[in-house]
Amino acid sequence: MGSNTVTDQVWPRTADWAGGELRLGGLGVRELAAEFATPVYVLDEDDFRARCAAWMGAFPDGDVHYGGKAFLAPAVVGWLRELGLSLDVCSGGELAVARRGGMPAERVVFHGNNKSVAEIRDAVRWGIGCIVLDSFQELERVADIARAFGVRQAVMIRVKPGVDADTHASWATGGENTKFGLSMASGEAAEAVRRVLAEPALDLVGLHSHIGSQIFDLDSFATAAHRMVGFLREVEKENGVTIGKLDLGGGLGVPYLPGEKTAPTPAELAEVLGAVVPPDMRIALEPGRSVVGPTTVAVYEVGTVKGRFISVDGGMSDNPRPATYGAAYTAVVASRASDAAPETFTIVGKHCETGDILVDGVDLPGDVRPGDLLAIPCSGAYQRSAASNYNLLPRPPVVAVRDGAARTIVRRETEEDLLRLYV
Ligand SMILES: Cc1ncc(COP(=O)(O)O)c(C=O)c1O
Ligand SMILES: N[C@@H](CCCC[NH3+])C(=O)O
Repeated sequence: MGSNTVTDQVWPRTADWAGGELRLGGLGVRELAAEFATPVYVLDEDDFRARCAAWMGAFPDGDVHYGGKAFLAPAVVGWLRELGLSLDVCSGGELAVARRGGMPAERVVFHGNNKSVAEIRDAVRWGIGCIVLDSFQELERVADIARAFGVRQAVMIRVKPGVDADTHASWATGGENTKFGLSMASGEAAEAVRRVLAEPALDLVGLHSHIGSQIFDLDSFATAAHRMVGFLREVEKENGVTIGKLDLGGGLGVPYLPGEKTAPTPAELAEVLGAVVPPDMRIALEPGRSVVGPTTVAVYEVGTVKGRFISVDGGMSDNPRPATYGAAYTAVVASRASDAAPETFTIVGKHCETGDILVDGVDLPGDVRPGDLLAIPCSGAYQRSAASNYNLLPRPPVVAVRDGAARTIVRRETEEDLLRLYV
C-alpha cells in the first residue's frame, strides 16, 4: 500500500495521485476537504460531460434522456441542455429542478406509476414534452387535464415487456410482477394503445419499457427491444397508425469494485439494439447510473479507529445503498501515502445502527488513523439523490471539479435547514 494508484475503472476520468494524495479535476482531496469540509461528494465534470458525449455519439439518430433520479441539480440540467440530452423526471420535485436548470419543456419526459393530479397539471401547464402513461386511470387523468388546458398532450405508454433482467430484485422492472407499466402479455398494453388513439386530447408518440437498473447483460436489452418492436408493429397494424418512437429506458450497469467485470459501453448497447430495432424507429434511452455513477467520489474523514472498525463522518444517511441493498464499495486512504502493511477494515458511519456500514471489508494501510481522508469511488448515482436526514445529519454537498477549479452545485445542509420544518 506504499503508493496508491488510480488505474482501475472505478475512478473518474481526471483522477490521479500525487505523493499519495488523490486528485480530482486537478485538485487534491486535502485542499477540497479544507475548503468544503467532509463528507463531500466530488463530481468530475469532465467525466460527466464525456459520458454524456459517449451516449450521444452512440445514438446519433436517437434521443438520450438522462435519468434524473440518479442525481439531479440545476447545474447538471445545464450540462445536459448544453450537450443535447433530454431529461427524464419522475416527480414534481425533479420537474422543478429541470425547470430551474433551464431545460426546455419539450425535452422533458415525465415518468412514474402514480403521478398526482397536481403534478400532471403542473407538467401540462408547463408544456412538458411527453408524459409516460402508467395506468388506465392516469390515461384518463392526463386526457382530462390536457382537455382543460386546451392542448393535445404527447404521451408514451409504459409497457411491461415480460423480461426478468439479472439484477437486484428491487431494481428489476421489466417482468410481469412489477408495479410499473401495462402488461403486453395480458393485452392491457394493446388496450391502452386503443384508448389513447381514441382520445383526441392525447397524442401517442411512442412506446416505453424499462427493464431495470444495474444490468450488464446486453441480451436482456436485446430481448426487451425485440418484444417491444414486435408489439409496436402489431399495434400499428391493428390500428392503422405509425408510432415513431421506441423508448427502451435506462439500466446499463457500472462496476463498483476494482477488478469487477467491465460495463458494456453505450456504443456496444447501440450495436446490439441496432440489430433489433428497424432504422425507421427512433430509439430513446434513459441512462442514469451509467452517466453519473462513476463521475463522483465520496470523501469522508476518519473520526475513530477501533479494532477493525473505521468510523467516518457520514454513513447510511448520505449513502443508503449498502444498508438497503447490501451494495458493495471499495475505499482508499486518499490523503497520504503509507508503507504500513494492509489490514482488512469495515468502514462504518456515525448512525445509531449496526447496519450503518459503508464498506464491508476493504484492505487499507494498517496505520489508518483519525484525520485521514477516505475516498469511495462510484458514488454518483442513487446516493446524494437518495440521502436522508436520519439522526438529523445534514446532507453533504456536491462539489463539481474541473480544470483545477471547484464549485458547489448542491450546498451542505445547515442546522438551520434541519430546523426549518419544525413548527
Ligand atoms: C423509467 C426509468 N428510466 C430510467 C431509469 C434510470 O436507470 P439507470 O440509472 O439504471 O440507468 C430508471 C431507474 O431505474 C427508470 O425507472
Ligand atoms: N436506488 C437503486 C436504483 C433504483 C433504480 C431507479 N429506477 C440503486 O441504488 O441502485
